[in-house]
Amino acid sequence: MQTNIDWTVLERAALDVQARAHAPYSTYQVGAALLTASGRIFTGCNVENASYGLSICAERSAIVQMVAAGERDPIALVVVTPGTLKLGPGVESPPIGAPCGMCRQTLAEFADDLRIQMSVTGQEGLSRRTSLAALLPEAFRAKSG
Ligand SMILES: O=c1ccn([C@H]2C[C@H](O)[C@@H](CO)O2)c(=O)[nH]1
Ligand SMILES: [Zn+2]
Repeated sequence: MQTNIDWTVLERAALDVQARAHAPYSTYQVGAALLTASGRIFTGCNVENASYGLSICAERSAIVQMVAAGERDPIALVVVTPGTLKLGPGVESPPIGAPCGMCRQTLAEFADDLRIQMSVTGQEGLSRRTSLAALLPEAFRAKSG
């Protein structure tokens, strides 16, 4: 059972997979690395589609890898993003990318709480730690116990 979190190792794993993202439409490449209680790391990247709405985020892609490997207990997540994204004319995302609502809910399926680091690739100052409970309070989920 793992409780100490090696953020450096987790961030490196997220950076590795970020480079493999399939994001030709947004050009916004995202990498995610999940640490489970057993000490294993699962990674995921966003995979976009010409039919935009079919795209899967890096975070959910990592969760799918975790579940497929038979694991169910994530304790920490690092998400790396490229910085401000131009979403449309005069519309930008914040510099530090945070998991979208769909990914927060998907994480909540597997953890009551989870440490989360959000970092902008190559910009040490643009990094923040938070938690799933902070990002998604009062989650709708199956009752535990
Ligand atoms: O936390 C996030 C936010 C966005 N994306 C992806 C979805 C889409 O491919 C692109 C732009 O939204 O980034 C993620 O993977 N994770
Ligand atoms: Zn998402």
